[in-house]
Amino acid sequence: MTSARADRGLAIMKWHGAGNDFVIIDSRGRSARVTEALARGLGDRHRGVGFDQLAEIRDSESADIELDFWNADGSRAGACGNATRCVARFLMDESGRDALTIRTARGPLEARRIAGEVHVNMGQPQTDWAEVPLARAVDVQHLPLDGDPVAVGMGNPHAVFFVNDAEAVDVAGIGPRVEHDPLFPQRTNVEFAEVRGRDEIRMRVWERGTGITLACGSGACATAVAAVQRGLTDRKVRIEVDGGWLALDWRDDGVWMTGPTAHVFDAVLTPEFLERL
Ligand SMILES: N[C@@H](CCC[C@H](N)C(=O)O)C(=O)O
Repeated sequence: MTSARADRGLAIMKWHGAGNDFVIIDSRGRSARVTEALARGLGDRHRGVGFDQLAEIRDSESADIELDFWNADGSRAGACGNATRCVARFLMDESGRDALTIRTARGPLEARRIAGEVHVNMGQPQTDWAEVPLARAVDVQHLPLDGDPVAVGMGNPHAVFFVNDAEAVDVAGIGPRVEHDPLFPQRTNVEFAEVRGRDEIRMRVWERGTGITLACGSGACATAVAAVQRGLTDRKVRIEVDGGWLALDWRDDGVWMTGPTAHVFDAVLTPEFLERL
């Protein structure tokens, strides 16, 4: 692209965390640029770039940055653990700092780099039915649905099913049915968790607004919380997802999560692409 055309384009970065992939747009120093149409267009893996989530970095008055998230269908998400970790690493590499505060829709989240690994405190789980949110007052530990799932909010809603064999679950069949169940007024993310030991879980996920993904950070947090609440694991667990591993530690100050981060490429969207949206 000539520099004149690049000026009219839009710079993006592609990252992933354990195969959960993101487009990141850095809007610091300018007004917000992501719209629902841009999220849907970019999220199209055939005519756009493709991502599980789109994250926009924005200036913040009360934290180092603000971060907003969109799903591939253009809907907004209140939390995205893996993208938060990727953005934290990007900002840490850029600034040389090892500690940051990132404001998201659910409030400020702390990120720390320890021995090269980026850890994010995803906050305390929301365990009240109205906060998840659910449509009516039910026992969040035992939702009135087939499979007896647990509801957990992590700034976004999750329904965690404990199963004997995660590989055998029809994630593409059950996931969208639960996502759209009337019990969840804002739809839900859906996790299938096989407990393999006091410190190990195998998890597969159906993400609200996106579908099957290779990993989900907030889903791993919700799964760890649900497993502790059911007495199935200790508070520190490793969770094997389709794209690798995430490590969770539910401490007094919140659920800390770490895992891999990878910067894939930087690019500039063409004016033609942007005009077609
Ligand atoms: N991949 C994410 C979760 C993204 C948001 C989710 N699909 C929603 O709509 O809540 C993660 O790593 O947490």
